[in-house]
Amino acid sequence: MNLHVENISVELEKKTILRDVSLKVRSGEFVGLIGPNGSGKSTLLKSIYRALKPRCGFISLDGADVYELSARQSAQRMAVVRQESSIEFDFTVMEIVMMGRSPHKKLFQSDTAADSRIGEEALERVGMQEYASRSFFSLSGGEKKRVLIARALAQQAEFLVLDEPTNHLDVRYQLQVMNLVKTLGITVFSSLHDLNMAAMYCDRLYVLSGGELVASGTPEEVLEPGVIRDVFGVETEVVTHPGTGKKHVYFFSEAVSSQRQKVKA
Ligand SMILES: Nc1ncnc2c1ncn2[C@@H]1O[C@H](COP(=O)(O)OP(=O)(O)OP(=O)(O)O)[C@@H](O)[C@H]1O
Repeated sequence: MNLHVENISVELEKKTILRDVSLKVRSGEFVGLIGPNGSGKSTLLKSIYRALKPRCGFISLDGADVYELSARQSAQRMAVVRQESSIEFDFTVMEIVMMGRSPHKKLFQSDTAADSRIGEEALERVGMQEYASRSFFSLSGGEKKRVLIARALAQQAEFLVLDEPTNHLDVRYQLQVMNLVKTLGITVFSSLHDLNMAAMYCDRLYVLSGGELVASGTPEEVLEPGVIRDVFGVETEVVTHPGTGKKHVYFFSEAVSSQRQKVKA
């Protein structure tokens, strides 16, 4: 599934939130979206998953305008894990996961044995099978996140949109979720705060700053101290890990940063 975003701009309450944003995610790629708080990452993702219509521009999945698709057609193509869960009523974990099957069924059609198997497998893939009958509201933030990822997996869409998927997760589950997403073999577009996770797992990155795309490329091309300084306003040292060949970003406390700058001067 190929995503094309062409020249979209978004205005909210008379303020420009996204300005002339264009990007591509090619079939099978895992592409990350990074940028500071308030730079417009969630707004861009919302425009893609049709929660917020841009003022102008065009967004397509395999050539089809996402705003021309029915809700069902859209859900068959695209699964979304939002930053905040939108679950308002208490369901069991398995009920939540099985909601992912609804785009594949007719109205009021009950779950088949195959649907249940897909739901169980999705729960297993995020390590939550023991929680199937637990109330969703009783879960911790990280457990909820894993269940919502399982629901997206049960949806079996070919394009996955993730808004900070590792938010709330401890380091083991951050790695588990990123490994899982990487091995799905589907097209993924994900906002990420952790630059080292982005370096480890993403094929390409887009960088948003103040509502505009300011850099793009492989993590090796994008994760440079100059780019990170300009966009995030922090000093870093970026090294290539000798074993993996991946970039690793080291951050410094303000005191160490100013000491380093004095030494350079
Ligand atoms: N409904 C709204 N009305 C007005 N401004 C909004 C609205 N929704 C978001 N914004 C503003 O748009 C800007 C971009 O917000 P957005 O949530 O897209 O940023 P983000 O990059 O995802 O941030 P974070 O990393 O903090 O999640 C922010 O300044 C935010 O205050």
